[in-house]
Amino acid sequence: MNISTDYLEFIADGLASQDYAIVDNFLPMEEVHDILKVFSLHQDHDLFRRAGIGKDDNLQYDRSIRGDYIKWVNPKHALPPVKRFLDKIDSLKDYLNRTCFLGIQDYETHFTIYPPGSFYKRHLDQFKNDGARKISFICYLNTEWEPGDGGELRLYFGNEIKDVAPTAGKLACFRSEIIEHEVLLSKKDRFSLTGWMLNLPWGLEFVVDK
Ligand SMILES: O=C(O)CCC(=O)C(=O)O
Ligand SMILES: [Fe+2]
Repeated sequence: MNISTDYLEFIADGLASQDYAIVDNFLPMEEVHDILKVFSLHQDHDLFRRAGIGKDDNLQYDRSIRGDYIKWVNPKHALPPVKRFLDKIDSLKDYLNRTCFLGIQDYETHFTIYPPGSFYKRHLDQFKNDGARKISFICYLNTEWEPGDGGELRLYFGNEIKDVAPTAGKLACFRSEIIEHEVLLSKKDRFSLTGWMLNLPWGLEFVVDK
C-alpha cells in the first residue's frame, strides 16, 4: 500500500457524503519535484498542446472558455515519478470500487499547464456524447503558490461556492457528473496532473487519438 488507508477512507467518505474531497498532502514535496522534472522534460520536447473542449466530432478549441495546455499520460510509458503517482490513483480506484460501488474500470490522466492569463470557465466534466467519466481528480504541483496568484479551483454547490488553492501535493476529487467547477484566472504558470476515473476500459488507441 503506497497511500494510507486514512486518506482513502477520507476521500471515499467525502465523495459519498458531499460529492467531493480535498486532501492536502496527497504527494510529499519530493514526489512533487520529481514530477515537475518530467514536466520540464516534456516542455523541452515541445509535447504540450492546447486543450480542447468536448470529444471526437464535438472537439473545439476556444480560448475564451479554456486556455490550458496538456499532454496525455501514456500509462505504459510513464516515467517513474509519474508511475508512482498512477500507482496511488490505482489504489484509490480499487478502494472506491470496494467501498462506493462505482464500477470504475480505468482512468485517463494528462499533464496540465495553465499559463499566466488562462482559466477554464464553469463546466461539468462529462461530455455530452460520453458519460464514462465518474470521478475527476486533480493533483496540484505549484510549490510557490501564494494567495493572489489566482488559479483556484472553484466548486459550485447550487448558490454556494468553495475555492480550492492549487498548492503543491494537494489532491482534489469530485463526482464528474454532478459538480460544476471552474479554474479561476491564473497569474502564474499553474501545473497539475488532471484525470478521470472511467466506467469503461481505456484503450491505447484512445491515447494515440488524443
Ligand atoms: O485544474 C483544475 O483545478 C480543474 C481542471 C478542470 O476542470 C478540467 O480539466 O476539466
Ligand atoms: Fe473540469
